[in-house]
Amino acid sequence: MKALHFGAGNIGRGFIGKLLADAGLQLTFADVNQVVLDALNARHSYQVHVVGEQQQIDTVSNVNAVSSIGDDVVALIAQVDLITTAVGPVVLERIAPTLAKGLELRRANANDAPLNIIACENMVRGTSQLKEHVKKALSAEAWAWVEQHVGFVDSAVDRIVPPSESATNDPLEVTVETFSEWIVDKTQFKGELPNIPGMELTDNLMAFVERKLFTLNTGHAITAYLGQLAGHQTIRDAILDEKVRAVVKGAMEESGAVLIKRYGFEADKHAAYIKKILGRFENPYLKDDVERVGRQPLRKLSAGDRLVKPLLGTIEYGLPHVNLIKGIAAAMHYHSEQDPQAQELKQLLADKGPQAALVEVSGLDANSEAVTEAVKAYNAIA
Ligand SMILES: NC(=O)C1=CN([C@@H]2O[C@H](COP(=O)(O)OP(=O)(O)OC[C@H]3O[C@@H](n4cnc5c(N)ncnc54)[C@H](O)[C@@H]3O)[C@@H](O)[C@H]2O)C=CC1
Ligand SMILES: O=P(O)(O)OC[C@H]1O[C@](O)(CO)[C@@H](O)[C@@H]1O
Repeated sequence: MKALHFGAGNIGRGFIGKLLADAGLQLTFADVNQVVLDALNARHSYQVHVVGEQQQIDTVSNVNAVSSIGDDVVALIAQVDLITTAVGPVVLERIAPTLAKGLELRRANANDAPLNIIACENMVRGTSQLKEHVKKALSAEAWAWVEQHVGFVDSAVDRIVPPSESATNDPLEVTVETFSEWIVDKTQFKGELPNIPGMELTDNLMAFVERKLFTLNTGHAITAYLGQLAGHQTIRDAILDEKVRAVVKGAMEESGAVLIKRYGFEADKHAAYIKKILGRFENPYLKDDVERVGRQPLRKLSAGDRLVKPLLGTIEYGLPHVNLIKGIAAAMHYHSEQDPQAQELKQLLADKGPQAALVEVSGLDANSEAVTEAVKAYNAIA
């Protein structure tokens, strides 16, 4: 079985690509980073440091790489059985025209073998969003063929993989936590369901997507934003700060109450899930900067993401949300010289003030209590 993975970054090399290669798939990475492409094609292997309660160094072998721009990647799309991505939410739209070209070629070559495409991004149904971008790039005829032969499979992906700090400056080395979870929607596949150890199949994906988004991502983001305000550099230092931890745990409990109500999760099992995540944030072997985890605050403050989406759930069910509000207020204070979204947020706040800025970014109702509460919390921090 042949696979093509877009994005040979942290999650690409440290999680999804590793699982595919370990399962014996003939794997090619597609990327725009020439240093990474050259290193992969020179060595065809790289090391993954797995750090946590147990530590090991795994070698991923027999991998190739191709530029994601040009004819070679198009030719591969026409041949492979599985395409995965871990490029970041905003890049999905950019790779869609290439995918469309490859699918056109596949059709022209009369390759009717099933192909499945899985976006592995921190997004709610990211593959479905990619599907819409691909559809826009194709004629109606081509799209009808694609709908028959290509499965667009949504997934939830969970493994903390910060940028590696290789002592040898190896551009391929990657450090990952022990925990990993990749859950895919089995109802969306074309052809036989794949058997890839580490890939779990479900027919109830949204429960898993929201469980991960509302817990790991919500908690992580609030740890980052409150951590930065308290002067901490890393997620570990931030979560070991009792004041930060209390709000983070409280926010995960608030979003957890939404999940319990919406999906019927068992309260004690969900409490154990929260506890495990707090332990993952404390991992002493990962140096994960609050700036990385808080990156792109406009995306993280948007209506469908980890802060506002669970807040909307608490409003829907009439549940408490004081800690989620504190997290949103802290996110509005996020700063980073490197991050264009942080600069944009700062400008928006300066131009429009916190109430209008929050409404614009989050889509929340300007007259809602939640906005009033968040602005009050924002001003209290200021
Ligand atoms: N790092 C983590 O712990 C986790 C990340 N994620 C998600 O995985 C996705 C990737 O994140 P990371 O691996 O951390 O980012 P990363 O920045 O390490 O990797 C992204 C890779 O995509 C490549 N890329 C950019 N434009 C491209 C294009 N047009 N074609 C092909 N490749 C392109 C970059 O060169 C880079 O190698 C994001 O959606 C993130 O939210 C999800 C779970 C965990
Ligand atoms: O990758 P994003 O969406 O910017 O957010 C950072 C998040 O991604 C992860 O790295 C993986 O889920 C988390 O550690 C963190 O919550």
